[in-house]
Amino acid sequence: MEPLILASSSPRRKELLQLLQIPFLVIVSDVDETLPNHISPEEAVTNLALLKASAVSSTNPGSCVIGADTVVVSGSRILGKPADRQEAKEMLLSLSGRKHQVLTGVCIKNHEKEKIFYERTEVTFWDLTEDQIDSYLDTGEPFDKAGAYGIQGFGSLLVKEIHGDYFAVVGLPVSRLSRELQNFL
Ligand SMILES: Cc1cn([C@H]2C[C@H](O)[C@@H](COP(=O)(O)OP(=O)(O)OP(=O)(O)O)O2)c(=O)[nH]c1=O
Repeated sequence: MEPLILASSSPRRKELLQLLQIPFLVIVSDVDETLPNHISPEEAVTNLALLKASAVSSTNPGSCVIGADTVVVSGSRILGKPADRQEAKEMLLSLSGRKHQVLTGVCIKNHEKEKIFYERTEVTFWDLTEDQIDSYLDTGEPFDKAGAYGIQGFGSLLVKEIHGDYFAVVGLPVSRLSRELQNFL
């Protein structure tokens, strides 16, 4: 079997991929994640997953590379990682008391083919007071996460309901990925 590489700097993705019980290396790509205007969220996560996998695949042509990208979609807005506390607060205020979607795109790629897919999970937040949002921001958790929250951490307390794959919200739909990998290899 080709060596497996996870093209991600995310400790969550590394931990989740370990659930598959296949050996792999982590090699981080340096990809510009700026999204073009008017791109759909589905295109955004699949394009970025492909970009991340391709960057690592080009220097490791004998390997099978996995790239992934997660965004939060609230109404017509695509929320990535907040730039600062102010933006994180705005994101959380906009998610309060509402349903949003989390999209995670995944790309599996080797030198001759690629498989790209995405998972969509619907998440509903409780109504949040400004005080609740401020104390959540104080945990420091929001800043490296799409939509400014982590469902796996203190952010779990913000979530009223979830429909779909929990692990896709955390950053990697492991169960689907395991099946796609079996078909790919
Ligand atoms: C919504 C949500 C996102 N996230 C994380 C998953 C992703 O790591 C991050 C979204 O940013 P991404 O750009 O998808 O990933 P990343 O920059 O962390 O890692 P890399 O590009 O190197 O693979 O948000 C959570 O951990 N929990 C959550 O509940």
